[in-house]
Amino acid sequence: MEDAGVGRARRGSPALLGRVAAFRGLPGPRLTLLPPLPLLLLCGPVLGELRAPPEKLAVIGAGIGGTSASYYLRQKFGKDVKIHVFERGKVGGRLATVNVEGQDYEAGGSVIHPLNLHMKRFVKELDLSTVQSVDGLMGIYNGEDLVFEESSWFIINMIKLVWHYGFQFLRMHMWIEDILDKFMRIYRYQSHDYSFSSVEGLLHALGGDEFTGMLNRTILQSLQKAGFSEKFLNEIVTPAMRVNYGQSTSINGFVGAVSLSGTDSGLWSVEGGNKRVCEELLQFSKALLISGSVMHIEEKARMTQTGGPKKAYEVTYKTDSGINKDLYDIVLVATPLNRKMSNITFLNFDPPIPEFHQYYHHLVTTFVHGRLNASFFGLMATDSLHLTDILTTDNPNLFINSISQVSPVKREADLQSKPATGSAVWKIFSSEFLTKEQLNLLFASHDSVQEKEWLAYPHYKPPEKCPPIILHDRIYYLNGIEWAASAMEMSAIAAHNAALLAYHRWYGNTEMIDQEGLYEKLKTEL
Ligand SMILES: Cc1cc2nc3c(=O)[nH]c(=O)nc-3n(C[C@H](O)[C@H](O)[C@H](O)COP(=O)(O)OP(=O)(O)OC[C@H]3O[C@@H](n4cnc5c(N)ncnc54)[C@H](O)[C@@H]3O)c2cc1C
Ligand SMILES: CC(C)=CCC/C(C)=C/CC/C(C)=C/CSC[C@H](N)C(=O)O
Repeated sequence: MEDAGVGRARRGSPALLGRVAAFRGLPGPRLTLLPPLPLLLLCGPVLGELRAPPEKLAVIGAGIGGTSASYYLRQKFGKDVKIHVFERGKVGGRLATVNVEGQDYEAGGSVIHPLNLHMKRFVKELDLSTVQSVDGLMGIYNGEDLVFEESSWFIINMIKLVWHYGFQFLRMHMWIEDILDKFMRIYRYQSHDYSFSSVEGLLHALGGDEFTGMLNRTILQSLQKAGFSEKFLNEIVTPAMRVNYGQSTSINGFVGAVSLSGTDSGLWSVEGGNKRVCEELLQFSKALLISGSVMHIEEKARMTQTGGPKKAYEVTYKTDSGINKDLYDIVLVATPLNRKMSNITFLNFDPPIPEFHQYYHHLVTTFVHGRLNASFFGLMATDSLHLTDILTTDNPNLFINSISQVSPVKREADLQSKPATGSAVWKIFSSEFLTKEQLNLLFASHDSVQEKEWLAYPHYKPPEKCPPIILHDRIYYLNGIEWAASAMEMSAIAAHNAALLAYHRWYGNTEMIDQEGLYEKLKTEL
């Protein structure tokens, strides 16, 4: 990420691993060259393709998955195809801000990893500015005491870390680095236009049986097998799972690794809010946004101009002005398919498209402007609390997952210079709404309180079977990838994959789907 035009903000997540990278004298996360942008963004399919291009494509959902899908569909299918994006709520979906005393703060997806190359490409292409996360000071609270507190002195911190956990931080860093190295192969595959027809197939192409196996084990089992101590798992790994996914170390190993990579340094976000990426992607891809809720999808035969029958999908949707229908050649579903989150039915398909009863985790984000109560965290009431992020261990008596000081999404209002001990805006993750009594316990004093409720991400319970990508001949589902791991970049990867898959299946390019041995094949093609 270039430094020019980059602001800094408190992010509400501790850079546990980043500090270790610095300790090792490592440069932190590597910057891998993004493959050159395809030059054919607005061109049609290449010569020699016999089948006529599709006329109209539908994308359901204008979160990061749906909007990046419309970007990649435009890139692949060319300038003439009509792309309609349906959205029943706000563009951005789970990328959303809340307003606290006149400033906007990230309430959903907030931090982006420096090696998330799709997100990086988008901000560059869309000419958006980025904000670097400021590494604050992290503490771990077990419900009685702070079992670990960071110091602002680098050397003291390192001594503390080694004293408490030996060299396990270093080993953890190397473990994550190895997984990220393999994960990065997706960018090369996608830049060469390769696609996958299942999430498991995609993961296997990246890291073989090791990656698919991670879906069947908990992160706890993976790390225990790798020899990490109980203390390290309880005091470091568990809090990282709680702050990022609101769950315990019983989540699958792959999402666990993604969660740990979310404690790296160098995280960033988009100035003005991450949802800006979605808004701009929609414009850039010249898609038509339809503000309405898709109710059902049905396969229909329609007549072409030459008189022959052609199969299409009829999408029925509800807008403020009533119920409408339209026909599409290809449909991409970019929202979790369950009753609570999208409520889309597939009518008269034979065999029927299965219903997904997958449980999404309930999470509440509470924003409070106030001053923390040191005594709640086991300190003297008069002690000054210098921490900016307090994570928690697995204790049933605890009513919060984490509490972190945050900055507004607009750079000019950055609170960086404000001391952590004073009044600040704090973001709390909890599984339920906090009561007045609980807020009074957490804060010595506070004024405004804003809350937002989410069905945030899958409730992970390995062994995990990801839902299919191909729901029907030309209906594709993006959000199955969330069952491997839910993150902005994962949705963008799924979107690029679905656009490539839809394109290759439309034109019959079977050699571009589920190719075996891609890593070896592309290693020699520089
Ligand atoms: C609190 C929280 C914190 C997070 N933090 C991070 C983070 O720091 N970093 C990170 O990378 N990820 C984070 N995530 C995860 C990330 O936000 C999601 O993985 C990602 O935004 C999912 O995007 P999506 O487009 O796939 O789905 P969504 O954003 O859910 O988009 C789906 C869209 O479809 C619309 N829709 C649903 N049904 C219909 C219908 N019938 N008709 C029309 N429209 C419909 C919805 O309104 C929605 O806008 C976080 C998530 C939450 C909730
Ligand atoms: C997909 C890869 C390789 C990396 C993504 C790493 C990443 C940014 C993980 C974070 C995932 C997540 C769901 C975080 C939620 S909370 C984030 C933050 N702590 C906050 O306070 O909002």
